[in-house]
Parts: sequence; C-alpha cells; structure tokens
Amino acid sequence: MIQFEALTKQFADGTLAMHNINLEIPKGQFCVLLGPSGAGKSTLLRSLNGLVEPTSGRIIFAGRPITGRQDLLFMRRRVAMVHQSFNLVPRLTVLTNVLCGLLGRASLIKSLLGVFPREQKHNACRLIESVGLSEEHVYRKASGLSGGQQQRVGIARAFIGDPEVVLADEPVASLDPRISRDIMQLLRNASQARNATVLCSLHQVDLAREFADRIVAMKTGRVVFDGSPSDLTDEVLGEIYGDEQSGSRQAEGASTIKGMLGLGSNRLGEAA
Ligand SMILES: Nc1ncnc2c1ncn2[C@@H]1O[C@H](COP(=O)(O)OP(=O)(O)OP(=O)(O)O)[C@@H](O)[C@H]1O
Repeated sequence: MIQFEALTKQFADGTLAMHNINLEIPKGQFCVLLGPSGAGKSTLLRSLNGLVEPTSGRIIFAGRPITGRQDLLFMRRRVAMVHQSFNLVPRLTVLTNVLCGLLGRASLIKSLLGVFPREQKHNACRLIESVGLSEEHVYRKASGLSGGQQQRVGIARAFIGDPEVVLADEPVASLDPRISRDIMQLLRNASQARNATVLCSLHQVDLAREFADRIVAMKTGRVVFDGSPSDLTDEVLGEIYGDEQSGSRQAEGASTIKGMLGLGSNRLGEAA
C-alpha cells in the first residue's frame, strides 16, 4: 500500500528528522511507530498527507510514485488523520464535525454552508453509533464532550471518507489508560472492518504490543527496529529508549520509559 524509498527530510534549520527510511506497509496492516520524542515519527506520518515534503527519496502510494501535485492530491484523498488533540471544531455539533471529514471530497460551497446530502448525514449517524456514541450526542457541540468522546468523533470523522490509509499521531496521548485502550480497540476494529491500513505513533509500549501487527521504532530519524510485537524485547526497548533516558529531552515525551512499560525501576534501570 505504502512504500518509503530512502526517504529523508532535513528541515531548513538543518535538523535531520528522517534519514534514509525504507519501509513497505502492506494493505490492511496496523503498524505502530514507537520511538522517543523527536525521533521523527510525526514527520514520517506528515509526509503521507503532504504536510512534510521529503528532501530526497520518494513515497509510492498504491503503486503510484508521489512526485507531482496530482500525485499528492491522489494520495491525500485516500488518507485520513486522527490527531492527538482531536482537532474538532468545538462550536460545531458532533454530526457536523464528522461530516467535516468529507471536506475536499464534497463541494466546497456546500460544505462551507453545512449542506450535506441526506445519505452522507445518514452515514455519519451510523458511524457515530458505531464508535460508541448515541443519538443524544449527534447534535451536541463537540466542546461538551469528554476527551474520550471527542476522540471517538475524531475516529468517525477519519473513517467517513472511506480512507485507504489512516494516520494516527499519538491518538491517545491525552487520555487516561482505560479510555486509551478503548480508543485503540476502536481504531483497530474500524480499520479491520474496512481493510484500511493504519500508521499510528504511540508512546505507550504496552498498547503497541497489544494492538500492532507490526512495530517500527525510530530514533534520531532512523528506523532502529522493525518487527512483530513479540520481537520487541526489553533489550530492544532499552536500545530504542535507553540513551534518551539520560537526556533532558525525555521530559518532553509523553512519560518515562518506566511509566510506558509499567515496569519496576530495577529492570528498567538495567535496560536503560
Ligand atoms: N518544522 C520543523 N522545523 C524544524 N525542525 C522540525 C520541524 N518539525 C519537526 N522538527 C524536528 O524534527 C525532529 C523530529 O520531529 P518529530 O515531531 O517528527 O518527532 P516525533 O518522533 O514525532 O516526536 P514526538 O514523539 O515528541 O511527537 C525533531 O528534532 C523536531 O524538533
């Protein structure tokens, strides 16, 4: 479904956010990206919705090399995004927020006026129900929902356009552990039901192990691990996160490796 060929991104200030990334992500795979803060996970995700332009290398999406503007539009139309901070419009209803996932597909004027065909509204209502919200939520403003409910809306919005690929950038970073698991389960179920490919960055190793078909770990812009959850041993985790533990940058991350693993300090200390 997606091929990254020697993908490299160097920002104008010289930061090398991705260096020679070579990956093939097959259709329907649920691939989790792990790695310390600043590893390049978001940059990789953003290269797939056109928000980051690679410095060199290329992306092949559904067999089509993404080189020009038309290719980029082709890819963007097939990719949806789930955000860490939900990115809903607070004053709009749940229904309209979900329908916003069709912007760019529906007529711009109609979308801006909030005029969506009956069938699309019907689909949106079905999706709202399928993500665990009820009728009473449909016309409620997004600002009146809990974080977990907002992310359910975010998932419904991502899937309404029937995307082939869903990018989820730390989708549970601002949720408590129980709700996080529910949201990951929902994302997993929704993608499986549609055979959609998911690329999901996470800081929670336990969730990565539970939900991923495949885990790719990055560090300083490079892929340092690519395998199944069962291959992700504590030793490998120590290599991925170890150096960062002693660095001050870890404070910027979602949590310490200890918290992420839910382990005691001794084992962790050894790994680090
Ligand atoms: N627009 C930008 N200009 C310059 N540097 C950037 C820009 N965007 C990201 N970077 C840098 O690129 C590197 C990779 O950042 P990225 O956000 O991809 O990491 P990440 O693994 O997603 O981190 P986190 O887990 O904290 O979200 C970091 O050093 C970051 O500071």
